[in-house]
Amino acid sequence: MSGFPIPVSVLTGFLGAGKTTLLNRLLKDPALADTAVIINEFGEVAIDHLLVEQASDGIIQLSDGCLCCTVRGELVDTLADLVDRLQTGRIARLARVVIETTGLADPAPVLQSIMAHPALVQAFRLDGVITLVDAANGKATLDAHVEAVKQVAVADRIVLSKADLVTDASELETLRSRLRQINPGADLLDVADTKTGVAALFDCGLYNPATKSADVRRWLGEAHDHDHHDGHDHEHDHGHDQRVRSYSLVHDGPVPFSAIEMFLHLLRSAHGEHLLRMKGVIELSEDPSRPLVIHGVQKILHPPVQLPSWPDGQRGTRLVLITLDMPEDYVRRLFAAFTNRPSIDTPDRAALENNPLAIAGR
Ligand SMILES: Nc1nc2c(ncn2[C@@H]2O[C@H](COP(=O)(O)OP(=O)(O)OP(=O)(O)O)[C@@H](O)[C@H]2O)c(=O)[nH]1
Repeated sequence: MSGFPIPVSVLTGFLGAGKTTLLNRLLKDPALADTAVIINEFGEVAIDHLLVEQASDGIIQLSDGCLCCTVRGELVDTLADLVDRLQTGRIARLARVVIETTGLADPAPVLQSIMAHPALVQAFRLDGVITLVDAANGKATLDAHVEAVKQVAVADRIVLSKADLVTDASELETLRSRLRQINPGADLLDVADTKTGVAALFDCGLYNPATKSADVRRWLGEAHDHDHHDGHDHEHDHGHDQRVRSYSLVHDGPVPFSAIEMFLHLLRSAHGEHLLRMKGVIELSEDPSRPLVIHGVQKILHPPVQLPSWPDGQRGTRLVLITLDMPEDYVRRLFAAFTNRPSIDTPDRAALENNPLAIAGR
C-alpha cells in the first residue's frame, strides 16, 4: 500500500498554552485534509477523542460511522486501528496524524510508544514535535515544571502563544532567549504570525517533500549553533533548564558500525531515561558513501535507515542529543572513546568493551 509511512506530528505545550486553538486554525487549511487528530485528554496515553476533520466540510464520514468518539483505547491501539481501517478501505486516505498531548504530558513516552511498536514503526514515522509556549505564563511554568522544559527541549518547532498579552517587550525577549538556550535547534515561531501555518509546522522530518530529498541538516537542526552556550545571558540559572541540555557530537571520518552500536547501546541501556531524544547521521566505515540515519527516544531506537547517498555532499558523523540530568562531558568522553579519540584518563574502546562501566562520571 502506498502512502506509508504516514507522518505523525505531536502537538504539545503546557496546560492552556493554546494547543486546541492552534489546531483548529491549522485544520482549516486544505493542506491538512485527510489528517487524523488524536487528542490525549488526560492520563498517560488514554485517548479520549479521535477526530478526522476535512478542511471543507469538517468531519470525514466513514463507512461504519463517524470516527469521532467511536474509537477509544490507548494511543497504540488507536494508531493500529487507523492502519487497519486504511488497509480495509474504511478510510480512503490518511495523509497525516496529529497527536495533541495533555498539557502535563511528558512527550517522550508518547514518542516512544509510536516508535517502539513493531507494527506501527512500519506504518508511521515521526514527523516532528510542535511545542506551544504561553508567553504570558511561560517563565513561571518553566520554573515550576520540568515537564514543560522537556516539552521545549524535544521540540522541532517551538510556537510562542499569547504574546499579545505581554506588554513588556524585554520580558518577551528574555523568554525567547531562554527557549533558544534550552533548544537551540528548533525553529522559534510566533502563533500570531501568519507564517506560522502548516508549511512552517509540519514536514520537519528527514524527508523534505518540497525538495523530494532527505534534508539532513535541517532535520538535525544544524542551521543553528548547537553547542552554543555563550555567556551573554547570565540570568539563566533556572534550575530545570540546567538539567535539560541539547548538544551535538561530531566526528570527521568513518566509524565502524560495531563502535556506534556499542556507544548507543551503552548510552541507552545505562542512561535511557535520561536520553530524551537523539538524532544523527553516521558515516559508516563499512559503507561510507551511504549515510546511516538514526533516531531515538529514551531507550527506543528507531530502525536505522540508510540513505542512498549524502544529500548535501558533506560526509561525517553528527549526532544531536537532548538529555535530562546527563553530564555532557560524560557523553562526550564516551563518544570519543568509541570514535577512537580517547582523551587523557579516559579508557579507549577496547577497554570499554571489556568493562563498560570504566567511564565513571555519573
Ligand atoms: N490572548 C490570547 N489567548 C489565546 C491565545 N491562544 C490561545 N488563547 C486562549 O487561551 C485559552 C486556552 O487555549 P486552548 O487552545 O484551549 O489551550 P490548550 O493548550 O488546548 O489547553 P489544554 O488542552 O487545557 O491544555 C483559550 O481561552 C484561548 O482562547 C493567544 O495567542 N492569545
